[in-house]
Amino acid sequence: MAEQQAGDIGVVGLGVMGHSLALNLVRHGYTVVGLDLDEGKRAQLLRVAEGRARAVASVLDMLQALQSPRRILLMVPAGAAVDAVLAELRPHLARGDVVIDGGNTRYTDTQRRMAALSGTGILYVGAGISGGEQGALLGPSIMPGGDAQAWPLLRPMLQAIAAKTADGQPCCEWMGSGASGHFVKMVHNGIEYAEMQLIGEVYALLRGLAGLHAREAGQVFAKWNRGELESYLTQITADILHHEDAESGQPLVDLILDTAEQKGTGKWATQAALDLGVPASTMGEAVFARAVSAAKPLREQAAKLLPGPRPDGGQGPEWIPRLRDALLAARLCAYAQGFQLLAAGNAEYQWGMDLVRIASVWRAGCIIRARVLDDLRAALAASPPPAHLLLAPGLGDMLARTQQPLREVVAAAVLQGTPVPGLASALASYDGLRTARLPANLLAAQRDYFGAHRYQRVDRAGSFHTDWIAL
Ligand SMILES: NC(=O)C1=CN([C@@H]2O[C@H](COP(=O)(O)OP(=O)(O)OC[C@H]3O[C@@H](n4cnc5c(N)ncnc54)[C@H](OP(=O)(O)O)[C@@H]3O)[C@@H](O)[C@H]2O)C=CC1
Ligand SMILES: O=C(CO)[C@H](O)[C@H](O)COP(=O)(O)O
Repeated sequence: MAEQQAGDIGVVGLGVMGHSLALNLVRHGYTVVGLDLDEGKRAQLLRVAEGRARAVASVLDMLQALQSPRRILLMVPAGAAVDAVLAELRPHLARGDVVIDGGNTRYTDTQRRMAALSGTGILYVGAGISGGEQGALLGPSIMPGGDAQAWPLLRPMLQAIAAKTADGQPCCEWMGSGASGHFVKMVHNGIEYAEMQLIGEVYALLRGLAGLHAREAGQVFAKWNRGELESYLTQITADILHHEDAESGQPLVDLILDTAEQKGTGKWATQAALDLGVPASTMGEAVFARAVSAAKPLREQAAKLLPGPRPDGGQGPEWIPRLRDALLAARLCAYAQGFQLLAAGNAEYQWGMDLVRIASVWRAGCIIRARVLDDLRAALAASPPPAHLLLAPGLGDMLARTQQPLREVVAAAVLQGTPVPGLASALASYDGLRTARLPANLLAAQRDYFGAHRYQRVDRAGSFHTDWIAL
């Protein structure tokens, strides 16, 4: 970058995501001023950006190097680090400057920070960014929301670096006001958790029910990825299952400890679903399944003590088509739960979100990109939109075809003792939706029995209480 040329954007935090986004911006002709306290990370940016970026070690140096109004992208860990950087920036910012938090921030933190900046004229944007290191470098999905005045200042830049769909649309659109951008990314990650859990369970059944070797299971996922199940997560699963450990020649997946960590976004999505009364059970089960996975010593102890059947892989490859259909049915249920959560968040906070736009920006660049998103997007765009995604004609047809295999797969897994909380919860959410009369009548009676909470009747209007004990 020429010595005197003012920077177009500052990037705070040159870690995995900040470094890659900075290079993506440089590749699209923007001048970047990167800030990191680590000299090595600054040097790495300068080396790779080949003179088209500047690297600084202080907020003041960054702000002085930027053109006005200043655009500053925070790519630091969510939580205290964002507050720390904002506290440093705040005294030096002017009206019209734009701060974008591009991390996986909890949306309630974004609401708090926006409230603190309200009236200052500083424009605050919470932008979900998905795609991991490669996506950030080559084209992520970007979900910005917040102060709408910031959008014209960000739009050309963010849409330039975003992924493009097959029809050339950038996977970056304005999500709405307030913390909508971070809410959308949180739900994205909730779906990501659900989808990873579903794939994990189907993988376990390909091995423990159909009796396949890891590499054979990888071939099955690769084949599925050429059809309706095409998705980024299906594709990387195939790649992972083909990978052999260089030393032992064994499938690397067999040598990886079976504990999955989590940073919080799936939990927050589930908490939001609980708060908003949305039955996002498959997301929730995915979070709980990671907690079960983390209790490895306890599971090893219990494996020796608790009776039950054990999978032996003896039922053969004829299960493969049913497993494919089961994964498709459960995937549709999980995405439908996610969109129901988005609709509930939007209704609660009045962010002005557009579900079709959200489905559009998830079509490329992000971790949950999948062929079914085209169907979901078409369903959401219908006029009038369906009361629930699973009621949309196109999706209903897919479910009509795949719900029975999902049922058979869940039954087989239960009978052979393979835990399938994701698949089973997806099926339960489907059956719950299509059950016109649930046993909640009995629950209502129980509540009235022990707490005089009253109930409604099917045969007349009003609220009723029965003196159950006297009866
Ligand atoms: N990794 C991924 O695949 C994805 C990550 N995200 C989100 O993006 C954000 C960044 O993630 P990622 O790049 O992976 O994280 P990294 O840990 O790789 O990078 C974070 C950077 O922030 C810097 N930093 C930390 N605290 C401060 C501070 N107080 N002031 C200034 N700089 C600070 C760190 O500096 P140093 O360590 O040198 O002190 C580091 O360079 C997170 O919110 C994450 O959840 C979103 C999508 C995908
Ligand atoms: O946002 C992401 C992908 O979309 C990040 O990779 C995130 O870290 C994933 O969540 P977790 O670490 O909890 O699995």
